[in-house]
Amino acid sequence: MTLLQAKNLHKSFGGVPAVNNATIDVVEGSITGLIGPNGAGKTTLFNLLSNFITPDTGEVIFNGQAVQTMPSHRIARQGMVRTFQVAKALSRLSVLENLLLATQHQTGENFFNVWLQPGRIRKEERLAKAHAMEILDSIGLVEKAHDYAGGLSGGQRKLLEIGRALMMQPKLILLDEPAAGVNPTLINQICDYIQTWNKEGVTFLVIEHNMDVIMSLCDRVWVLAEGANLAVGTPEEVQTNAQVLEAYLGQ
Ligand SMILES: Nc1ncnc2c1ncn2[C@@H]1O[C@H](COP(=O)(O)OP(=O)(O)OP(=O)(O)O)[C@@H](O)[C@H]1O
Repeated sequence: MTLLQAKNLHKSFGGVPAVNNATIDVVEGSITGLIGPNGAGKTTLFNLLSNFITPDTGEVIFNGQAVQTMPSHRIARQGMVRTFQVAKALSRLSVLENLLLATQHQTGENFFNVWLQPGRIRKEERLAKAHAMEILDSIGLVEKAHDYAGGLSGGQRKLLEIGRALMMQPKLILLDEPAAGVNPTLINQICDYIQTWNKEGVTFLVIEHNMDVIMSLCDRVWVLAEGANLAVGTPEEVQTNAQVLEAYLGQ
């Protein structure tokens, strides 16, 4: 089944197209790759898929619903979550607090409920904390739960980003460069974790420049160049595609 489908997406900045009539789909249960040379439009496409920016034309359907009709927080609740770099402000919070911040629809978010339903709030907080500790355990960060997020290595920060996405119990994670700035040993570990979560039912769409990561993880890969579709296929197919090679060499 197709979990995410984008058709004929177009987005220009100052008259210059960043995404040019692009089409992409992600099959439920897959690990799908999105690659392309620098400036190909991958990040802009992620922003369009998650409705962070509005396309000039085209549409995005996630799990049978048009995302353009939903604000970003509702898209996350529906199960499409994207990772974000650990921002400076969050570096001064603990690793556990970073995860807890990602939880949603907490009764305690409503001012009056703090007085009206204190028992329920405490229970929700306990459950969220237990869930966060489970996730930290699954990404090898449980010993760091009470350390500042700012003290984590590049690779551990990447894992924390994924951990925050997992807190929302997503169907689909849009993962932005999981291997960027990460040492090779931890890259392999991150790939193993992604495969484990995928087996547990999470679908992934991954932007990545590291072709070894794409080759080892992905079932299918979409290639963008200058905002437009260039190729789609298995990692082996796209790696030997003449047009793809030319687009990369021509950079
Ligand atoms: N907000 C913006 N305003 C103006 N131009 C933009 C904006 N966002 C992206 N662009 C332009 O759109 C094009 C595509 O950029 P985008 O960041 O989506 O590419 P990318 O494939 O993610 O690149 P990289 O691999 O280098 O991260 C680039 O030419 C970029 O300069």
